[in-house]
Amino acid sequence: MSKKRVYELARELGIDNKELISRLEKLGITVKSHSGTLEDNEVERVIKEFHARGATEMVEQRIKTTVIRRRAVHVPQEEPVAEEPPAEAERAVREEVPAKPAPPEEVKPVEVVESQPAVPEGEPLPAVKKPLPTPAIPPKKSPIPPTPEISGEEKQVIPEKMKEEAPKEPIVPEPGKTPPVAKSVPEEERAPARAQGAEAAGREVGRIPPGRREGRPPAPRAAAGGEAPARQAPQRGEARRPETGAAPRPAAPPEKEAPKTEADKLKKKPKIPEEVPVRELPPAKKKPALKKAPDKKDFRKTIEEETVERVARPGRWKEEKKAAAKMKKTEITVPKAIKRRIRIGEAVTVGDLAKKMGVKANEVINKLMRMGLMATINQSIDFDAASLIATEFDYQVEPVGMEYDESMFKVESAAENLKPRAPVVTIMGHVDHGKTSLLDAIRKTRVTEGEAGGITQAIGAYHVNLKGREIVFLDTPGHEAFTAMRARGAQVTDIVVLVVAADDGVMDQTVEAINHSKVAGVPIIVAINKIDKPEADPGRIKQALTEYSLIPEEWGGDTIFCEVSAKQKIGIEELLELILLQADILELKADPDRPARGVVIEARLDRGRGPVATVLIQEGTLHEGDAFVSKTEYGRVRAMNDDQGRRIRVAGPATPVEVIGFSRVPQASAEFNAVEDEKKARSIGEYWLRKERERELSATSKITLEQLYEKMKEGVKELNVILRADVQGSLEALADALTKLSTDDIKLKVIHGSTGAITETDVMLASASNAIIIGFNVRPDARVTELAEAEGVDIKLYDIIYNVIADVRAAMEGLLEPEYREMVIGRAEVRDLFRVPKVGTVAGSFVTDGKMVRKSNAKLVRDGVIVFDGKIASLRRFKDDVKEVLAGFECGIGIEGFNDLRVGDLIEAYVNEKVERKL
Ligand SMILES: Nc1nc2c(ncn2[C@@H]2O[C@H](COP(=O)(O)OP(=O)(O)OP(=O)(O)O)[C@@H](O)[C@H]2O)c(=O)[nH]1
Repeated sequence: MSKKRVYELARELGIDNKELISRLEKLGITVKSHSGTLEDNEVERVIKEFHARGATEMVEQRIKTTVIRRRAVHVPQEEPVAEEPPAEAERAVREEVPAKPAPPEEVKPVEVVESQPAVPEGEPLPAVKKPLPTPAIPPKKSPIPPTPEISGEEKQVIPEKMKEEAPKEPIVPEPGKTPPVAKSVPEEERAPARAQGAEAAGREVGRIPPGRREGRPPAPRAAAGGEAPARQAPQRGEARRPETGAAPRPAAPPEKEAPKTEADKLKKKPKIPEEVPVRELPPAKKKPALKKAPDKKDFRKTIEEETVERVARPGRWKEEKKAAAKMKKTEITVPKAIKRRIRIGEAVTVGDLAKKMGVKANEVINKLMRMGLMATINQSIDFDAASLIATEFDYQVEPVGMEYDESMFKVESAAENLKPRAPVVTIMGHVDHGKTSLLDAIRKTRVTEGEAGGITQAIGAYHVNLKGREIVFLDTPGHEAFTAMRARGAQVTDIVVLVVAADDGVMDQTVEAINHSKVAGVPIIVAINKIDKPEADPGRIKQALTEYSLIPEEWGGDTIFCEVSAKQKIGIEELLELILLQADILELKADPDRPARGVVIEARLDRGRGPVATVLIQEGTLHEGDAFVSKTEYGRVRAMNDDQGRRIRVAGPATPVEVIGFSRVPQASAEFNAVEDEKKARSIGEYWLRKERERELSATSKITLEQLYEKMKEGVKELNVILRADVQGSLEALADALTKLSTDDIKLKVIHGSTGAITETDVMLASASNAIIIGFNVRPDARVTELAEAEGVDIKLYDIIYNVIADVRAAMEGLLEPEYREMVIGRAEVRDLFRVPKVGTVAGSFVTDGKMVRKSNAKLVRDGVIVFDGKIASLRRFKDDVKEVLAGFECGIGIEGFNDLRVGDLIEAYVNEKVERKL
């Protein structure tokens, strides 16, 4: 090739010589003037450089207020592509119907190199005409090599295809673009073009993604991310747009899929135009809309419609979006609105309630304060109050008792399963009328008759046998026991034998016993005792009892009367027969074939055998090995003894048995139930324990909140005591004795008492209620002692009741305010008066008895009336101040704040003496 002159090349390139020379200089080619010569390779370099630089000048044109068309223009090149108008037309179409065929055509114009180039005399560069080599893409697009050729004719074809596939591929427009671009942009030019393109795209992309994300967030990005690396970097800006459509199958290798279908081809094609340096990015808003449609075949139609709708009525779409956002929010808040449930018992502490709701205790306390209740974290609140508070925190409260139905043991047996059972009898009557004697007489009679050799056990109940029939006697005479049982809900007695001494008559306790029996609806058999006595007058007794509606049968009534002598064992058998008669009338029956149910008659802690209880089986049959529960206590029947001390393995209805195997000493009169296994027994026991604790807590809080304040106002002091004893008997005796110590000034309150070892719960209760714990024949373990020390709780242990009472009395006395008593220490007579300036009147006095002491209290008595009560301010003997003056001496006495002294007045000196009060 021949050398070329600078001016020749300048002419070829359509620039002036100076510019060419400066460009040459930049390339390191030095020419002296425009007539200088250039080597072939230099010419090539210049052309390349020139083309590269000039090719990507950006031309911006504002089409609308919101739309700027930005074109990368190849400056020197002038390609008279008349596609601009279609571009405008297409765009218009696209604005109306974005998703449909519009896109493909719209894109075409974009590729067109602007017809208003900056360089007027631009010549098409040879390079521009080269087919697009697309080094990076071809390998991938290998199946679609025709891309470059698509240009001319395909422009027509594509829309056709798009009609079929367009909805899937709104991107398609780009393929349309592609061909011209491909032609017009030589490979070498791409890099710079990309740079700018990417920049431009970047700017746009920066805006687009949000739109895109709104439209359909993660998938497209993932797809773009997935594919982009496989392509050339410059493609990214453009590539993303079309690829969003490919999102649904990002994992599939694009190269292989591309050729499969027409739609795929269309999808792939856009990737080639990505290389195009000439870009016209559609308005950001529309992009997401256009991209919406791609590829999700299943939802294509919906998306299309949405897109159309969105573009057509952007306002409404926004509203919908807002609404959708709102709905979303609502969804989030739904769980909050859902009432959460917590279960509490009869009472719960503020701390526990807060914990159950997962809020801070302070929040609960604040709520309570706002409701006008001052509470501490350990304060317990009852179920109703807790429900109220919980509602404030969007919680619903359910009673925890639901987990155990108390009526589960009270299932009625079928009538056909009921079998006759022995009657249970309680003997009641006035003091000394012979209850114990009668019980003994009955027992001894039977023992000698049929059960000789048996060792009679005092287990609180025993049975006798008469002509093959049995009668059970509760060995706890007196109506207190009967009443106590009833008070605790235990109704064990079928028949009451009312003992009235024939030589005495109807007394207070006789009447009480009648009333109790009547209230309980238990029939009475009157046993007129001591008929052996000469002064006995059964008729008088019968007469007296008619007043209480106890009328003998012979007098037309229905009360059975029996005359007996416990001492001489007269009429005992007759009495028993009458009892059986009464039992027949009552038709006492029970179902022996069900789990045992009964009542604890008595319980104690046996040193050798542990907790032992006498249980009266009322229904069902108890077997050795049965699991059972008795309120808070539970266990398994390790062994059973009858009232004769003999080991038995089964105990049917109306049988008193001694049961060994309790976890702790049960409460007398507590119900006793056999259950299927120990696990159930434990859970029921725990239920009752929790209930008891709650009851104690609520009792404590009640005292704190209401009663204590009242007490403080009244000035009455209280000593709270928690009692623990080895047996129920001691416990009751102690509680009784201690309660009797209460006076008007100081009250002793047994806030809790039970048998068995001192527990941690006792300590906590004592701590909460400022009580002392008294243990009788029981000891706390190390843990309890430690806790008591930590809580500052006083535990006192005794084994003699007298000592307990003495100590408690002392403790109560310690709580009493000491009394102050006036002790007169001397008297003096006023015999003369002196007026001393600045001091006042001084009484010349004679000490008649005791002594006068300076600073002591003094009363001035005139004619037997106290006229002043003050202090001795000055005391003098002659002119000297003295501390005291004894009887028989004269002295001068000045009274503080009082000058109206008269001759003949009496001055009485006294001191206030502290006197400890005794109960
Ligand atoms: N003569 C005579 N004395 C009797 C008879 N029954 C009881 N006594 C006497 O009456 C007194 C009181 O008898 P208790 O059996 O202790 O009477 P109680 O009702 O159990 O008395 P308390 O346990 O104090 O309520 C005793 O001295 C008995 O010896 C009887 O049938 N005839």
